[in-house]
Amino acid sequence: MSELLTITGLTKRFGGLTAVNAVSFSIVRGEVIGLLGPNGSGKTTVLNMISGHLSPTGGTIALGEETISGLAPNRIALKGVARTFQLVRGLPSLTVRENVVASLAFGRRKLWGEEADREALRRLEEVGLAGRAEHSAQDLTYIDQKRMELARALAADPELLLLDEWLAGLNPTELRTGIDLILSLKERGITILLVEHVMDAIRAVCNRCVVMNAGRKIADAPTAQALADPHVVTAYLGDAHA
Ligand SMILES: Nc1ncnc2c1ncn2[C@@H]1O[C@H](COP(=O)(O)OP(=O)(O)OP(=O)(O)O)[C@@H](O)[C@H]1O
Repeated sequence: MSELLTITGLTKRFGGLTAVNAVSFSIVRGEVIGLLGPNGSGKTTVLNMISGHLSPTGGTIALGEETISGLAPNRIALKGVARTFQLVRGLPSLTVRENVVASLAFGRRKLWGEEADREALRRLEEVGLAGRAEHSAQDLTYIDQKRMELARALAADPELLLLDEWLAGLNPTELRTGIDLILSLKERGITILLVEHVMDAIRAVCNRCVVMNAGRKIADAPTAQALADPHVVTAYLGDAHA
């Protein structure tokens, strides 16, 4: 087993609030890991530190053998980490294809012109959105915005894909489509860390779950075991997503 991501003692303080408190876990290549926990437990803050959108107050993050904590987001993207955001961050005035072409500029393989267009279409096909490539991004339905966001992340050709509540807000049919899409990425060997509240999706796609509560890691186990852990059940009690 080779670890792709190793997080050690990761800590983030915002003034007096310790949002992430000495969290350690690792991800083996090819795994899909769920990062769970009640609202405000620190999940997105962990994701933001992995992608470089926040600098840790303490601890380290290594991608393979290389320490990436504290690097700028574009440097981390170049090393093979891509992400989606809770709020879709497309460029609404551009077409769907142009949105994906724009994110190719941040990937490990710099592509331009026709080559970039071909690669963008390939990524849009992967997420089932090739038919809307020439539509304006602002005309997309919600699930198609999510698809475009995923195609933009895949365009960076990631080794590690971070999904921040990518399935949130989808109806049951769309959710099935979304889960199948994540499973197809898993089959292709992309390592995925996903922050998610949708339990059906977590059960369907995650090999293992790391669970946080109030900034601390409270469980790290195969999915069924993590979800049945008494500490996890207690942490979720009273939370709207339980
Ligand atoms: N930039 C920031 N400045 C100050 N406090 C922050 C900042 N970002 C997050 N926090 C606080 O850190 C804590 C953890 O937030 P975080 O968004 O990581 O939680 P989460 O587990 O992702 O929650 P949710 O499931 O609601 O998205 C919260 O108390 C939040 O208010």
